[in-house]
This record gives sequence, structure tokens and C-alpha cells, in this order.
Amino acid sequence: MQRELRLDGVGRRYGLRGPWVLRGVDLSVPPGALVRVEGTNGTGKSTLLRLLAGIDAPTEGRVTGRPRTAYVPERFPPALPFTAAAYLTHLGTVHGLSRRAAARAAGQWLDRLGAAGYASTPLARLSKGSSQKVAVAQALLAEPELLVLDEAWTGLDTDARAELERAVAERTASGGAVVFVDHDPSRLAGAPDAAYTVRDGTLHRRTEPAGAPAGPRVAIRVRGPAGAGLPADVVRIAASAEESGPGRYDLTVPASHSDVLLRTLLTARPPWHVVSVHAQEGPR
Ligand SMILES: Nc1ncnc2c1ncn2[C@@H]1O[C@H](COP(=O)(O)OP(=O)(O)OP(=O)(O)O)[C@@H](O)[C@H]1O
Repeated sequence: MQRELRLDGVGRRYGLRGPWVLRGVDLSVPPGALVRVEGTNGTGKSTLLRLLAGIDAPTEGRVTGRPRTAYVPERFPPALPFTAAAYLTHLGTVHGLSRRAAARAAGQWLDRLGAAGYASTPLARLSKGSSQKVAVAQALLAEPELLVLDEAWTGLDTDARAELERAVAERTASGGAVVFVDHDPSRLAGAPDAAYTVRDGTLHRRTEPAGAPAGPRVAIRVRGPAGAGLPADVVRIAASAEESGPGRYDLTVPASHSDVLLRTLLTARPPWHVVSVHAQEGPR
């Protein structure tokens, strides 16, 4: 993602004389950022996410710098006359993939989310949880520069929830931005670069962790090629990095991001040696 998505003085109301749901919203989402949006029911979180996703336009203000965006809505359109695989393949081509690449990506994402067995099932016959997996897969398959997730974890089983957390870590590690709303305060705990609360019709940046648990972390000790600095992708994913000797580092990372960090270390050129990995309980 090259550009920063910016909202300047954005407001949205429904209908000509409807009350303002949001007003005076200024927000920038830089490449690689993981942004959490919070707020009590009906405050305008989904309204904000639809504006960020580009499927709705502001009543006033400007949205600039839109990157290639994908969106998991709070409610997924249900009864379309396609099988899961055909629907995802079609959407992949809409996102610019060749038919063959789209079919491959559709299969891979259904598999990662534990829904490969439903590839040939018509969307209308999928359970709520399986539909949600298709909703998530359609957003991930084109590797968007900006991923907008509105309660995307709701309805997923444990494995699929963890897979979606990993997918978020992969997107931000490769320079994409992710904006999410989730009712679980421990979702991606410790990982967001910024958190905002929608309150009184506008957006407030949260500076304090405000009761959100910092979450479990993983401590990883690594050794690199002599004299090498940490690869940039590793620096981006790690929560902290301390040099303990020449080419040796002690890293910590939110647990949701540890797989992606380990993979990044092991696939670096030249690869880094992982000396030890320890789970830590996050500070409460
Ligand atoms: N399409 C629409 N037409 C009219 N009013 C709408 C529309 N979408 C949202 N609203 C109103 O805007 C306000 C904010 O709704 P929104 O869904 O953005 O809030 P939310 O914080 O996401 O809520 P929740 O946590 O319940 O999902 C609500 O009063 C809602 O009724």
C-alpha cells in the first residue's frame, strides 16, 4: 500500500434531514497500520467502516488516497445463486486475478478457514458460520491493501478465528492496512497501532489501553548473520526488539502475530536462526 487513506472533516447522515451519525471525522490510515475501532451499540462504527471501505460516501467532507480495498460487512449478502467456490472465483476475477489464480486463491482460503468441504455447496445452503468463512475469504483472496473487518470474527469457529488473526498479521506484515471492529476486547490484543472510539457522533483517538488487555505475548530469541540488522519486516511485526549481542536480538510479539514473525525470520534472505520461543502472559 503506497498511499495513506485519509478522511477529512467527514460527516454522514441518512436522509436529507436525518440526524448526523458522524461529523468532523479526521482519520488517516497509513500503510501497514492495524487500527481498532470501538464504541457502544449504534454509535456509528459500521457507518464509519462503510465509509472506509468505500461502499458508502460521506454526506460532507473528503476521503482521499483510497488503496485497493476489501471489506467484510457485518451482514454478508446470503442467497446468491452460486456455490462458495464459484462465488469466490468470480469475486477474485473482479479483484483483477486471472480465472485460474482466482480459483486457486478461493480453494486456498476455503482450506485455510476449514471450509474446503463446502466449496461446492450453494451459498444459500451454507450455515451461518460457513457463510461467514466465505465472507472472510472473499475479502482476503485478492490480498487487499486495505482490509476493513466489521465484526468479521463473529460466527467463526475457534480455528477459523485464529486463522483470521493470522491473516490480519500477514496483511500488515506485507504493508497492508487493516481496520477492524470486534466486540471482544482481547481480539488481536496488544497488536493494534491505534484504537479509536466512536462517541457522541465523532471519533476519539484512544491513547490509554482503557481496560483492553495487553494480551499474551511471545518472546523470541534470534541470531542473524554476522553484523546484520533485523529485517525491516521483522521490525514492523515485533512489539519490541532488544539487541543482546552482535547479531542477537530478543523480540516480543503479540501472540496473534507470532506465526507470521517466525515465518518472516525463517524465510528472510539469508534466514535468521530462531534460538528460543517462549509464551508470556501479557500484563493485565
Ligand atoms: N442505512 C441506514 N439508514 C438509516 N439509518 C441508518 C443506516 N445505517 C445506520 N443507520 C443509523 O445510524 C446509527 C449508527 O448505526 P451503525 O450501524 O453505524 O452503528 P454501530 O456502532 O455499528 O452499531 P452496532 O454496534 O449495533 O453494530 C444508528 O442510529 C442507525 O440506526
